[in-house]
Amino acid sequence: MYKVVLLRHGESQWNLENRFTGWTDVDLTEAGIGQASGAGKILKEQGFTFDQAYTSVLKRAIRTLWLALDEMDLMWIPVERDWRLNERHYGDLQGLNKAETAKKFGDEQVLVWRRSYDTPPPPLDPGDERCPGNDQRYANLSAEQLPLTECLKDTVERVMPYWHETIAPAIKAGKKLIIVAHGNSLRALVKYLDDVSEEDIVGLNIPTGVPLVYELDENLKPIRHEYLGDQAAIQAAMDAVAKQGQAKK
Ligand SMILES: O=C(O)[C@@H](CO)OP(=O)(O)O
Repeated sequence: MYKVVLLRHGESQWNLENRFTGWTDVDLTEAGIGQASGAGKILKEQGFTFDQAYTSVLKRAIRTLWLALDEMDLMWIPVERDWRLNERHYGDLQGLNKAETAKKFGDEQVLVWRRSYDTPPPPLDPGDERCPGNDQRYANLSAEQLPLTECLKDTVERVMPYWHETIAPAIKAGKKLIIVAHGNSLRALVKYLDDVSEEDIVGLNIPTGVPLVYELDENLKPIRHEYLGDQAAIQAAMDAVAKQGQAKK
């Protein structure tokens, strides 16, 4: 039996401001810093240790990993950062307030943009300075790999090769891993691991800064999973994520 820990970054500044974030490289809030350290603390208390970490190339995830590892006295372990673990690219919605967007376009439309499997948000204009092709960290990506927007299906299609080629072999080699990523890149992974349908993935929301432990069999099929911590608080945090895309009443 293998164990792997998934962790969504702590609260970011744009989580706090309820803005669509995607590939925008915003940092953690004070609360997010506390969540990241708290994640490390509970992992340590429960006897977890790691010998390899994976994260995205976005600082809210990288810093969350640092803080959790620091709490566990594991800052020395190898860390691999890869764009494939980035948040889903939110296209032209990036920067907009989610509740205001719902007021303008309706809760239904925003739910489709946030949670439908295969309808992407409106894309960035190719001349928009926020296009990832203008960012040095994506210099090695091909034109086809650089998104102007993504639906969850697109995110699944870039996360899964990383799982199959890099993460899964490391698990099978007996390495104890932590993966610190984002709400939707982790939804992509959970969809695959638990074989969640396109309909059911709409209702799946991942809270910030809470370790999600998967036990996997020898074929890396999940046996069980659990969030570490106060289950009522975790459920409330998941419900709050779901409501972020509703217009304020
Ligand atoms: O804005 C985003 O990039 C994500 C994660 O914060 O939001 P959502 O939960 O709306 O997909």
